Amino acid sequence: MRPLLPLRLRRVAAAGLPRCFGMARRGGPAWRLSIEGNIAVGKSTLVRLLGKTFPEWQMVTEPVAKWRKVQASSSREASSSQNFGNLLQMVYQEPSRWSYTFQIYSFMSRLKAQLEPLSEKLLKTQEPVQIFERSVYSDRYIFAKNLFELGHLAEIEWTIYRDLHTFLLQEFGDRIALHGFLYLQATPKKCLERLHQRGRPEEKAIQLKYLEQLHTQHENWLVKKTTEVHFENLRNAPVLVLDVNNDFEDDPAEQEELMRKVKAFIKTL
Ligand SMILES: Nc1ncnc2c1ncn2[C@@H]1O[C@H](COP(=O)(O)OP(=O)(O)OP(=O)(O)O)[C@@H](O)[C@H]1O
Ligand SMILES: Nc1nc(=O)c2ncn([C@H]3C[C@H](O)[C@@H](CO)O3)c2[nH]1
Repeated sequence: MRPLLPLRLRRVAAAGLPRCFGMARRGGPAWRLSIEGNIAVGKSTLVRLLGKTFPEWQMVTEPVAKWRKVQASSSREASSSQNFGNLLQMVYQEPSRWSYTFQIYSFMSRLKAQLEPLSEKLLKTQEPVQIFERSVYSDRYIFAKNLFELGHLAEIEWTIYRDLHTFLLQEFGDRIALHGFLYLQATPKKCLERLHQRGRPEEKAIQLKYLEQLHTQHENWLVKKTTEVHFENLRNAPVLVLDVNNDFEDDPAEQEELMRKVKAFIKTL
């Protein structure tokens, strides 16, 4: 589906609408950005820093806890609080068996995240910004694509996944649109170091090779732009590349510089 207006114009149009007007809330007068990057590159760490620096912004984190403890979502079924298992562990242990299930579930949870309404706090701010940790786009153009190329998704599963993905993104249209991406870039080696340092049990067996493959997928999509994407607004979406090889966690000057770059990027949108 073609967007009615380019994102920039739509934002301007929406910003002029009164706050109570439904469309203004939905399509968003807020700037909507997704943080992308390899496993353990530091996305959650950056989200925390952004949250501290800009407390009025809304952060939507990746729902990894839900993937580690899959439960029914309808209230009646959920009340029995039955735990169906740790899907993250299952996909790492037996990727050919569980990749399709994982991608359907992660895609659905990212879709829900991108549909989240603006928080009360955000509604009161002058320059509202929503930050998402990964997106429906990385679900497809990083992870699902990579799993297909590795042979963990069968041709028929990859076809059904893409069909569903394209259909739902077209159906939701502007409601899930993003204005740009913050791409956290570090060497796969650095990511592996951080992954080991974090010590998530499900990720123990991850090899450097897997992080190298995911690194290449990120570079092809967000830097070289050689990945074929299927959504017009995604093709021209602005990308801010942030080199996070340096350990910024305990370095206030480095943190300040990162925050300055993000702020300046938003001003260019
Ligand atoms: N710039 C940094 N310098 C030093 N350590 C860092 C940096 N960024 C993150 N870390 C550390 O690396 C580990 C992974 O970081 P984090 O959990 O933020 O990664 P992530 O990108 O959110 O991971 P995932 O892809 O699994 O969601 C954590 O232990 C964190 O403290
Ligand atoms: N297979 C697969 N598909 C995804 O879309 C996806 N998104 C995140 N992850 C893995 C990376 C971290 O281990 C952990 C937290 O990011 O979850 C994924 N794995």
